[in-house]
Amino acid sequence: MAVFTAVSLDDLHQWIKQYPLGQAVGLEGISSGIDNSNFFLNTEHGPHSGQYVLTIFENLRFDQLPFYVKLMAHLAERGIPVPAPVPNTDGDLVVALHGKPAIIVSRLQGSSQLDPQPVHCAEVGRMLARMHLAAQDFALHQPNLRGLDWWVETAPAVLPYLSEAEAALLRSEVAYQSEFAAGATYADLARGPVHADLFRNNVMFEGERLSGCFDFYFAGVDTWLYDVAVTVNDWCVDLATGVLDAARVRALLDAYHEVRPFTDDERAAWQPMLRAGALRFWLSRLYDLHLPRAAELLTPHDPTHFERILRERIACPAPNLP
Ligand SMILES: Nc1ncnc2c1ncn2[C@@H]1O[C@H](COP(=O)(O)OP(=O)(O)OP(=O)(O)O)[C@@H](O)[C@H]1O
Ligand SMILES: N[C@@H](CCO)C(=O)O
Repeated sequence: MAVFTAVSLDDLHQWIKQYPLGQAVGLEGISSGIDNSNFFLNTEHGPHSGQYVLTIFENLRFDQLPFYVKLMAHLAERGIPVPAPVPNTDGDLVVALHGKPAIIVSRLQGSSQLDPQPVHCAEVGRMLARMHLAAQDFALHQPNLRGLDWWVETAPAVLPYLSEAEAALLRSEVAYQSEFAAGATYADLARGPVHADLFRNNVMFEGERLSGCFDFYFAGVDTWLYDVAVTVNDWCVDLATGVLDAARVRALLDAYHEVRPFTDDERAAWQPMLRAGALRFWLSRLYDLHLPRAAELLTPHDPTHFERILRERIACPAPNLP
């Protein structure tokens, strides 16, 4: 059960008066999710037909939230289907509830598509390109906190837990990515705010139509191509082997390219970037498994899935960018 802070309708009676939503009339804990406490919240009125999600942040502090929450607001205002944060009557998007930071956002309709077909991948590619363009003029800046600096700093902490073969792969891949990131091709890549965690479980579909995406809490400024690589590594793989499915890759990349054409520098950087996207999640999963934070709440994800993907990307070139 992923509700770590208990909340009742009674608790909300006074608290919700700071919002232009009327009284809370329904509150139901959401069982998935491992970082935060989430609730479906129904209110008497409000711009989203009274249908909201209340999130209480279990690990992020107030000062860590503006980049993520304002980015969601920025994207929602530009028509990207992301949860729109609701301001209270003082204009604040993040407020305290039971002493922790909390937000109310619009509820997205639909459900996850965990067995995506090319048609779903095309929707994801199109939306990702629209999101990159819409975020270009976002005023706040925060680097990708799970980027190269974090890999270099974190790899030594997990090395003692690895087999010889795993440790050799991790060391050589961090070295490879450091060299790649120091090169001229990398420096010329387009960049801006990126989602950086656009996995299947963070996107909603109604039938074949993408109805929204959420979980912006790993967002940061990085190359757009990195975001594409992270997305392809999840949406277009065979989960058992990590092998890419060419039809899904084509669908996602072609749809992205139609909205925001890839550049020659991006074509040159594509294969290393897919490896970067695999390394990031292998390392974060290793870190969560072997060095769990005191406040870590549920079972970590399996690191070997991304080790397999990384080995596969090194051994076998992916379909090229259009
Ligand atoms: N705006 C929203 N509209 C509809 N459903 C939502 C919304 N936000 C979150 N959810 C639901 O809540 C669940 C948990 O949300 P989320 O993934 O953001 O939680 P989390 O604790 O940050 O999880 P994790 O870190 O595992 O991704 C989602 O799987 C989704 O079903
Ligand atoms: N998408 C991440 C979890 C953090 O949201 C993973 O699969 O490791």
